[in-house]
Amino acid sequence: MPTLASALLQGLKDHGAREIFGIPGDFVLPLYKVIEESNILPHYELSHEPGVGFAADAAARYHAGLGVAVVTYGAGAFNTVNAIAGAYAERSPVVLIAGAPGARERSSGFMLHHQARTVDTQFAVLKEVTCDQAVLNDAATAPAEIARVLRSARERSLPVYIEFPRDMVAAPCEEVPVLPRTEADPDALAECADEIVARLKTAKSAAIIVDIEIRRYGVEEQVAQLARKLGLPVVTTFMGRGLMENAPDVVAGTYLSAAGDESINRLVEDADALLLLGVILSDTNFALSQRVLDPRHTMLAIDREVRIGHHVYHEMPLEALIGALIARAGTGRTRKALARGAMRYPRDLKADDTAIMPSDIAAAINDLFDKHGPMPMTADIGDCLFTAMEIENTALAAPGYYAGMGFGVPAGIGVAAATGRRPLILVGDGAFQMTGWELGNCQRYGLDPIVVLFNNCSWEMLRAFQPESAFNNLSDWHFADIAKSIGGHGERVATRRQLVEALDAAVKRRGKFSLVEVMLPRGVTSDTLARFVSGFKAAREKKA
Ligand SMILES: Cc1ncc(Cc2csc(CCOP(=O)(O)OP(=O)(O)O)c2C)c(N)n1
Ligand SMILES: [Mg+2]
Repeated sequence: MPTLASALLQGLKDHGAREIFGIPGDFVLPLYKVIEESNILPHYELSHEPGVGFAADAAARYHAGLGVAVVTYGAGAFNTVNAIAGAYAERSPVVLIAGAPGARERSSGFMLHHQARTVDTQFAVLKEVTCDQAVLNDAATAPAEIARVLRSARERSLPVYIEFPRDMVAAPCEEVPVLPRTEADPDALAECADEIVARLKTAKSAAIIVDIEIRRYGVEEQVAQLARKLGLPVVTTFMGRGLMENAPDVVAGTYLSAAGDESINRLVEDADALLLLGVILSDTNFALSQRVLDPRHTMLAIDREVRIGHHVYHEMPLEALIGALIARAGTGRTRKALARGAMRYPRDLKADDTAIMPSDIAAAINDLFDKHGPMPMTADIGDCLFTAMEIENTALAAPGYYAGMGFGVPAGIGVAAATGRRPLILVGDGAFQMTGWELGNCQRYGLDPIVVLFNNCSWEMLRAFQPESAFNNLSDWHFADIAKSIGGHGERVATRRQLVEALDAAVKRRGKFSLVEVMLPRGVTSDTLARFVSGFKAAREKKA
């Protein structure tokens, strides 16, 4: 009979987990021993728990499966709260497993180390940023509890929390079952799909907008198939940038409203039927829109619900809905596929001795991908994320909605570990100061990401909104000089020629991370961020 620890690890693997990220502590040492000795899942240790959470989140996004983070009680678990909150906001199915005191310790009468207000404060805090939870304090019920929580993570595509008291690790217990999926009611599904297809077919101008859930449920190819059958263009949201990278024939571009391409804005804002698949109706996705989305023309499928006009279909899994739509799409008049939007991506950067502007970085990366092939990307918050909008539609994991800094580098490590591919990481100097040092862990795992660090010695995104504040001025940390001492290669570049050469050399350099520190002038932003800021200010004046 397995132990509770080995049953949990096998259960994670059976539910789609492929690796574990973590930092041990005395409340998880027994569990961590089983993780290491059982080899059921590979494990990667990082240096600070926010990075553990970001890496597990990015792995979940790229797997379209479960990410797993294992941390110690209290100090470790509370350190993950922001990363798990970001995973919740952006619907990433991370399984957070935290150690906890055993039964005897709980009743010892002592305040325990790492304990906050009460022994259960950890559970109370993490309950707020997860969709389901279990405390494994009874070996008889634990397998069913774990199965329920892991199914919730998969079906809701949201983080879950498992608390593992350290005296339960070796408890004999049954294997963790994989519960049957919660299916849609077939009549409701048929009625919903009929209604959507009828609306799309009778509309004068229709489009499909996609966001992160189509990646989380692994249905990007099906969405492309649906768009082709219906002859409709697909537009991604800001948050959904990089989705359907393999379907350039149907993806017209990214809807950035006032900050974006006018031909894309017309597709969305002039439509009398919009099918939103997996779209988060957030300020970062729609706040700058010239028009509020009209519910009479909008059909929104997210979080297992479909909202059409003012009525809602419940328990409607996205993959089942898209299958039902595809089955109906080909029967009626199909619209000629709309030519792709006029999205122009900067290319052919002149490798001369002029200073580098943020949008030059996008051109240099587009040229690099044309020459060496695309790389999976992660980006942090800051102008690097807006610059990423100017890079040809490539797989991208970034906190585009939650907008928390520190994600970029640990997420890149998570992608490298999860996919075995080499990521390109975009990060600003402010965000690098937070979690960029996790690069020091690449050497122990032989990972060799390429990091493009936007060094404007500034919190430039804040300055763009509040230019009068001197607190946005950061000092120059000379990051490239530090790269070697933490196991990588660093190069500082200040001209476009140096940038092109450094990127080329980085692609050829394997076995260690390459940090390309790009010096940028303060007060200058990418074209996209400049448009976003002016659009934001215009929208704010309009509302004032
Ligand atoms: C965890 C957290 N704390 C503060 C903030 C608030 C913020 C949003 S953008 C920004 C400046 C980013 O500076 P960086 O140098 O990385 O990039 P750039 O603007 O291109 O110069 C801050 C401080 C957020 N979003 N998350
Ligand atoms: Mg900066």
